[in-house]
Amino acid sequence: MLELRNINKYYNPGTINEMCLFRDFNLTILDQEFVSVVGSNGSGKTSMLNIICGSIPTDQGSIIVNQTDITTMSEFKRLRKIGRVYQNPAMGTCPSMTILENMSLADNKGQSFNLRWGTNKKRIERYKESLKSLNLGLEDKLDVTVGALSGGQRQAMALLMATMTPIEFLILDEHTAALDPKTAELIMELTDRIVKEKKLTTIMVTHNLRYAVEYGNRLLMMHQGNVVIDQAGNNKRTLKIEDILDKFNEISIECGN
Ligand SMILES: Nc1ncnc2c1ncn2[C@@H]1O[C@H](COP(=O)(O)OP(=O)(O)OP(=O)(O)O)[C@@H](O)[C@H]1O
Repeated sequence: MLELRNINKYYNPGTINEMCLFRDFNLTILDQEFVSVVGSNGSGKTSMLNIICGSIPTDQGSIIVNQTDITTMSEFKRLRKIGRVYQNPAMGTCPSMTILENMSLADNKGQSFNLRWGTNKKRIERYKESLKSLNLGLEDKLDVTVGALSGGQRQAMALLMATMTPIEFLILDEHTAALDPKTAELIMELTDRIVKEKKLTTIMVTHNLRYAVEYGNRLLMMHQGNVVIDQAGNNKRTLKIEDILDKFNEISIECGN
């Protein structure tokens, strides 16, 4: 379980540009929840992910994972137990290394460098097996550098690599936004399959309202650093895109847009 407790986050504190994004922000995410997060530009979605991953500090409050306070834990340490896939397919993989090297790197995530690194026949077979599950033919391209793959192939690999070792959370930061519609669909289906197979607790930020409604078992909508829609279970299952659009409209009228 992940708990964000009484989080305060200021940007540019003490300057003329000071901005309080989160004021007493609270959120609890249960194990195996697949949470879609939507919201207008600047509503705080990426900042929330960054706070969870330790990429940015908070000014107040605590981050608790399974009763352990990780508020002061470094990003590097947190990422041992968090798989993160970014919007840019270039970010989740190492483009100058081969598919095999990338798989080996992901397989050894969080471990200190030692002689157990490297690959052997058994490992290669295992990597091939998981690459095969992507249905992209990557299992026959182990020696190809990842930089030579298409954006969709790289994002599929990023997803596979992020979930290769046991993780507490999968964080998806608009991970289909840079892909063409058909590839995005493929990556979403793959995401859903991996999340279900591995029973992952997942937080997915997306601007695609259809994906947010269709996938996952909880939906959050954020606005100005607050959660303005939070629906799970049956309420989430019956939620429609129009419901979210209505809320978007309501908010923009309130904001005078
Ligand atoms: N490093 C930063 N320094 C100053 N302000 C920032 C910084 N990062 C984010 N902000 C501000 O915080 C607010 C929330 O930004 P954030 O990127 O978290 O929103 P978002 O919901 O992810 O937006 P988008 O949908 O456009 O990606 C915005 O007003 C943004 O300008």
